[in-house]
Amino acid sequence: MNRRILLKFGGNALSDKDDMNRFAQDVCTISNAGFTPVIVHGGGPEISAEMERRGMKALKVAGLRITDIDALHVAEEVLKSLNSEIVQVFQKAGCSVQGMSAEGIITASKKPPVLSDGKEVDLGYVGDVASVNPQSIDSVLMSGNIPIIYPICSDSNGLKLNVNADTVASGVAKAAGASEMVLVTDVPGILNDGKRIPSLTLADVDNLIHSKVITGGMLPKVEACRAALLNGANTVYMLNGKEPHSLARRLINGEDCGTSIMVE
Ligand SMILES: Nc1ncnc2c1ncn2[C@@H]1O[C@H](COP(=O)(O)OP(=O)(O)O)[C@@H](O)[C@H]1O
Ligand SMILES: CC(=O)N[C@@H](CCC(=O)OP(=O)(O)O)C(=O)O
Repeated sequence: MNRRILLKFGGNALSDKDDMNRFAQDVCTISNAGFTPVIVHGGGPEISAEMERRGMKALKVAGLRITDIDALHVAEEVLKSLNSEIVQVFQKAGCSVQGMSAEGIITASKKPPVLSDGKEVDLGYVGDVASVNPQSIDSVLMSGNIPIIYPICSDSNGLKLNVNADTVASGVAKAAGASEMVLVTDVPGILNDGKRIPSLTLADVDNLIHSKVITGGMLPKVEACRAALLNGANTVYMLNGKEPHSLARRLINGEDCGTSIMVE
């Protein structure tokens, strides 16, 4: 077995050091079991905290940050520094890893304005995935390292753009040819009335968006799941990074935790 798997974790999921260490151990475990992980991380809460520390307003619309040029600089600085810290955690856990940005893997394009309460909002320096290039991921994997990627991208003119880490995860999953994608977050899965939904189809996801059960930060997540599934992944999972060893329990033991999403 040599299954490429895209693992993405958000800033909230692993803010606790013990959660982060356990996740790194799980990544080693699944690598030894024959998975080939590719990792994308976020850092939304850390970016917001740093913006507020500098007296800037941290605003999100439909789970996406309104990013002016100053916010873009803060996002890049914070994500780069988090990336170095995360690389060290994985090295201590015994994984061979290489930190990098998503530039060179994803070419982004400026995201068109989004609708919020019936009004069009321009998000500024925010991008969507326009195209992907597998070469740099392949070469990191061939050298025996696990890529650990932060979600700053650039467009075809080299202009940097802030892309939501879930969106980057789906683009990197496509570039890597991943057969599965796991989004690790801080809730037990997709919830309805506080109850975990064990599995969903894309049609179910549409209904939950329509009925406003899925909102905020969960919106870019489910859209990333849709993109990954339509670009070749068989299954995507949403797991809680705060449940110890949820990754290994789900992937190795086949335990029923989190939410799995399939095309139908
Ligand atoms: N139906 C839902 N089920 C679970 N979480 C939801 C749902 N709708 C909105 N959310 C929100 O989405 C959040 C996860 O998104 P986000 O905070 O951006 O996570 P991350 O930092 O891991 O990317 C949850 O903490 C929750 O507040
Ligand atoms: C455009 C946009 O929303 N970019 C995100 C990038 C980081 C991210 O997505 O982090 P999480 O996975 O922790 O949410 C941001 O600025 O917060």
